[in-house]
Amino acid sequence: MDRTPGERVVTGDSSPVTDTGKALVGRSQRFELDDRVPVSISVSVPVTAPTGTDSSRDPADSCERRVRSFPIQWADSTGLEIAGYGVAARITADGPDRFDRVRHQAGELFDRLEYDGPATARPRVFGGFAFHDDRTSDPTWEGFDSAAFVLPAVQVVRTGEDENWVTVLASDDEAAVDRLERWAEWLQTAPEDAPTSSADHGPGVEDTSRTTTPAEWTAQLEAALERIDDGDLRKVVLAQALTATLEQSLDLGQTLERLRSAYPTCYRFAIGGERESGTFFGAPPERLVFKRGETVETEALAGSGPRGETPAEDERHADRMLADDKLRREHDLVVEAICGQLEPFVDSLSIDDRRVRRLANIQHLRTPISGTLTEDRHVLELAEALHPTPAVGGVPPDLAWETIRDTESFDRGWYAGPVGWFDGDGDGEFAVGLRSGVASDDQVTLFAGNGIVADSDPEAEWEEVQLKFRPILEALR
Ligand SMILES: C=C(O[C@@H]1C=C(C(=O)O)C=C[C@H]1O)C(=O)O
Repeated sequence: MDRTPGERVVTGDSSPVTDTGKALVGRSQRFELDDRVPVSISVSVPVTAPTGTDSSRDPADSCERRVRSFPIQWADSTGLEIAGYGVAARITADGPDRFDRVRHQAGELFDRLEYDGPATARPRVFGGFAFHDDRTSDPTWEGFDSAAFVLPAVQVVRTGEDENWVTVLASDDEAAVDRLERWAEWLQTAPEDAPTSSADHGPGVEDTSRTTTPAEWTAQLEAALERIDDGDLRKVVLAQALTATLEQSLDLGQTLERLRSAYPTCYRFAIGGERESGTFFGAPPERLVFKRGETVETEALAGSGPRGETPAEDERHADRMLADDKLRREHDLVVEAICGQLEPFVDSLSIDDRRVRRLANIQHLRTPISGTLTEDRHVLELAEALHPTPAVGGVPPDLAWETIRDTESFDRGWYAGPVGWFDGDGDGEFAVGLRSGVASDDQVTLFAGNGIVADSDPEAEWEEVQLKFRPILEALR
């Protein structure tokens, strides 16, 4: 693997490998950006960008390079948007202790990083975990380890208060200052070429193919229902995959903008696999965990129903969902499990009222859950304890896991795994990688699933799964 001088590639069990042995130095600067230009577009247009975007080049090199790879993207419902360019370091891990290994390696990395700037713009690593803990051989997920995080060489942040910051990393102070100047200048001028809103159509879908036919789905559900009737399995989430072949090549910046306009209260993310592999992206509604200082926040999001044609019909569906026995059982299993998973970490837990979360395509039952940590914890410890919640796995977890493995005919890869970021203090946020797809040149493979409990009806479950494909499918059409 060729490496940028100063880049640390940290993989598996190895200690950080450095070319120069130097520390990484981070510098940041505020800049003005026309607020009509979304960050996801302003930094994703294939215009000439300053160096440091290409990990095979010396970031201190002053010649300009085209932006080849799509940057890392993260956005949450507070208006925080982050784009990351280039790789200052990459951390990967496989196997059952992957959370620990990532935490340990990131700790070493952050220890060597000197950052002098505001907390808003602090360096973060971005990435996620596959649903299962072993490495997949499925070609759809080529380039995706079962855990992978990137420390971007350049991080552009737009805060919820519309402040813009750029943070660069380099192997010494002089290089950092020089790079920062070039990036700040470029960011203030380049977005003028950028489109200011999402396109009114996506790349177009030529064809779709499914992993699971309706008949296979019914057979899978019946087998799962038998396991529920016969034994200790109480809930399992079963999923399907659908591959869309595109008419034109995908513009991920525009696709994320389309997802923003349709799902403004959801997360948005995009993260590439290693080298020339695909990009995993999506607009998940579900928070796995947010941790800042001693505060931890999560939620149970489980139990779904359709949107109505009118506000009154919407309300009727919502009322029915709140009163429905099967949905309540399914939802309560998730609340109970999350509380059990968090209890060892917190002094007190607060469970808010159950409510309905209304999205453009679907409604979900939602219960916010928060707590105060008994001692300092890393967000990865909490993510590990919570993943997978029974909103995407099942109850009890080991039987659900086994049922998913035995039943699904495709590899989930990073679908339904934790995706997000963390910083040097172990604060961070992870969404559940839902309403998502993995994009390669001319195709996107989408994933969606639903919780199955006793009384689940295969046909109704099929319909709900189709609703969950819609966010990405519609963004592509
Ligand atoms: C599994 C998915 O969604 C999850 C399952 C839900 C359900 O069973 O009702 C609802 C929200 C999500 O927690 C998905 O979007 O693929």
